[in-house]
Amino acid sequence: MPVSNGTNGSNGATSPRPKVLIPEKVSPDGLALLSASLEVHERKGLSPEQLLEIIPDYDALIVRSETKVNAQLLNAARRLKVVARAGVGVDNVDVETATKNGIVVVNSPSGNINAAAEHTIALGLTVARIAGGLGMHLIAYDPYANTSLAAAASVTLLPDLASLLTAADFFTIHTPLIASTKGMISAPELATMKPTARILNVARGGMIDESALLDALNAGTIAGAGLDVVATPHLGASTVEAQENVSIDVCEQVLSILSGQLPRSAVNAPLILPEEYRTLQPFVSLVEKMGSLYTQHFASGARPGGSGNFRTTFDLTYEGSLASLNTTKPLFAALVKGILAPISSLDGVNVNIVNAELVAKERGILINENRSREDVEEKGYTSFVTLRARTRRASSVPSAQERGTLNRQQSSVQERGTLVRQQSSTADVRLQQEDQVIQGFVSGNLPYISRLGRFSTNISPSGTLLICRNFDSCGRIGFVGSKLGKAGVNINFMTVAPVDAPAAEEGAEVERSSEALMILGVDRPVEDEVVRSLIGDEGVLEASVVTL
Ligand SMILES: NC(=O)c1ccc[n+]([C@@H]2O[C@H](COP(=O)([O-])OP(=O)(O)OC[C@H]3O[C@@H](n4cnc5c(N)ncnc54)[C@H](O)[C@@H]3O)[C@@H](O)[C@H]2O)c1
Ligand SMILES: O=C(O)[C@H](O)COP(=O)(O)O
Repeated sequence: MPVSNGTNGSNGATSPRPKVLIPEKVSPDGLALLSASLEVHERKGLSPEQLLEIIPDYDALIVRSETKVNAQLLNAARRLKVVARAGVGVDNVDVETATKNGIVVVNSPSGNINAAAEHTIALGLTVARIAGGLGMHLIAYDPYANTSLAAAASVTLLPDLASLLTAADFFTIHTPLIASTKGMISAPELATMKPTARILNVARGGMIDESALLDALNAGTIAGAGLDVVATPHLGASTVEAQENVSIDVCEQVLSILSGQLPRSAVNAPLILPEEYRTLQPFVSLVEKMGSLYTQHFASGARPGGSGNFRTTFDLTYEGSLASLNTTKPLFAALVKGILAPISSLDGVNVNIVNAELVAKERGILINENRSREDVEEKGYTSFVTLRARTRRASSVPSAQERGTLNRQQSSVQERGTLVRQQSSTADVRLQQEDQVIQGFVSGNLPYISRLGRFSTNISPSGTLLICRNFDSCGRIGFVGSKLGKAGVNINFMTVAPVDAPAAEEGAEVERSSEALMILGVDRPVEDEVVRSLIGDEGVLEASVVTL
């Protein structure tokens, strides 16, 4: 699931239904959609301190422009999956911190814009009449505007703000309040405007330096101004229709996110088409399990290819229909989550499409996504995913920060891992250099693993698995079975994975090609002591326990 971890809370809390907090006046039309599946708490008039105190309980927060959703609030919001802004501007939300914490920020980009536009005209009407009515010639400056859309709306785009300022008779601002627009109209800009010009702002305070504007008005260097918030209360969006629109828009998105679906207007997540998302969904689960299997099986400190060798460079290759999708961000996120979840608390942060790239970067993990054109039909499935963990290239020396992160990750693996090996040998050294490969596919919406290391298999990655590498000779299965039986571990299923034919061709020595993997589904985690007792001449070469 890309945007939510689907749980109702990390503190073992009681509510079976996710909780949503609405500390401002939001139209009941949208809120009515929530009450069937969520606990809806409307709490107007909270102080920032009160909000901070109660926010850890909530899964969703719906605000307008008054609530300051700052870093302190977001960092305290341990369960929060979504901040929904019932309106357009998100300048009251610290989107960067939300992104870091994997919290989706959604808004309603068009729910109230008609009302705001009408309000602009209402404010400007008097001055517009004085200037001779509304038959205006429209000119604009917008560095990101689509020129053909502008032409279709009969708007002439000018190359810079300076040209617009000198040419405009009525100047109206419709930008978001962001670093590049803050104070964009101050004394120097006002000084270039016509003395007959009027300035309108129904967007946000902050874009115009209001004291410079007052000076210009008093000095008569511009003729007039109409400002929402100053001339009128902040009511550009306050029509019944606009409030219904934005409320329904964001409440629908809150429901989507809390049920693991994608929002349609996320400010900090990629836009993914619903049909693409449907194709991706079963692979999200597969790739997360592949990542988790990688860490638990391969990246143990006690195993050849493991100790001091938690790999951080991965190739993720998509074959078949997956290869033609526009975005595979949910798969990237699932891999980061899968790799890290077994070895890190992630400080309670949910890894998802919002923050996966940041989390990977912070931990020095590099994932190359590749799309293969190879025809997979002959393999009997429409899509395959291959995860390949590579050794670091000699040239890519980890930074001090990365080394710190890796050391912590490795020691964490050593503490938790139950992977054990029999003895060190030259074959071990070779294993340390080899790519570690996991391949999987989806059938009937369920994930399967078809290759693990050099071995070919067909297992469902779920529950607890004991994975043993052994010489493919008599007595090994009986040996393991009897040790587990004595330890009271029940075996649900068992399968033997032979060396994968292409892997053998890749040059495995004769000795190693006579090995196999014995994979047992067991009913409980196997104690380290029991795992160690499986290793030996009569038993297996190495063993790992993974829980998926
Ligand atoms: N008063 C109200 O009740 C009310 C209602 C709705 C929207 N708003 C506010 O109005 C503003 C615009 O809303 P919108 O829906 O039109 O947003 P929008 O995102 O559709 O349009 C913003 C435009 O600003 C342009 N832009 C960004 N940086 C710029 C820059 N440095 N110089 C010039 N142009 C730049 C963008 O390219 C974009 O076209 C927002 O601040 C929003 O919060 C206020
Ligand atoms: O950005 C917006 O949508 C408007 O400024 C409306 O803000 P409000 O919902 O707080 O009135």
